[in-house]
Amino acid sequence: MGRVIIVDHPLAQDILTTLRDKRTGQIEFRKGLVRLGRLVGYEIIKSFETYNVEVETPLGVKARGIRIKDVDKVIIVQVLRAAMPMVEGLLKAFPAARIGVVSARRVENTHVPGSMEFQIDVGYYRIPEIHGDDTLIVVDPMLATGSTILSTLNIVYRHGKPKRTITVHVIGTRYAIDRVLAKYPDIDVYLVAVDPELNERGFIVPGLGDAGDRAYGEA
Ligand SMILES: O=P(O)(O)OC[C@H]1O[C@H](OP(=O)(O)OP(=O)(O)O)[C@H](O)[C@@H]1O
Ligand SMILES: O=c1cc[nH]c(=O)[nH]1
Ligand SMILES: [Mg+2]
Repeated sequence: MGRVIIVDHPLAQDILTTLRDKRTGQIEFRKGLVRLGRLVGYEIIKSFETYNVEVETPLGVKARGIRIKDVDKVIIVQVLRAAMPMVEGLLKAFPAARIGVVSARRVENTHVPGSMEFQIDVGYYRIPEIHGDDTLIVVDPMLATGSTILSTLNIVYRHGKPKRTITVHVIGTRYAIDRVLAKYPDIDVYLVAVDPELNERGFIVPGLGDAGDRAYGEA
């Protein structure tokens, strides 16, 4: 059964506050996403199995330690644009991850005001082959209606079924989380916050605005 994990580390919540603040400019905003990616990555690692090892220190003495199991069998898929800085941070926790990209865009001009769904325009994608012992991490900072992540997962799973799937978001809505888990009940959803509402235009409220525009400039 999938789980919903809120990363409530005070540092993550402090960074989120900076991201929400409308006065935060592009450079600081992107830096915040990188830092959150790193923190969420460390949180994800807590759920990996470990095994015991012994090493010899320079003093010629044995010391007991641990290693993280299958940390090198990780595929990270980033949804362009807004996921890029978070993935840079996640790579601190998973430096050996294979990386995939999906270029997905909500088609705003066909959106019916108040509708809880968007048409998603998926352009370029490139996904590594997924094996049965891989952990798949799909990153999209904003989980608003869930339309983008569902379109992304639909494409990603054509490249194989992983042992486990994790999605990573800064902010999600309960509506989108339920929508994702209704379709894929085994997914683990990591978020820094769950916000109460979506507005008429499908923006998360209070949210942080348009994550892609704030990180890279209006497009
Ligand atoms: O859950 P949903 O309702 O599908 O919304 C979430 C998506 O919306 C934004 O993408 P956008 O289309 O603005 O692209 P961008 O990242 O390039 O700005 C955001 O980066 C997510 O990918
Ligand atoms: O609030 C939202 C919703 C979708 N995409 C964003 O970047 N922000
Ligand atoms: Mg955007």
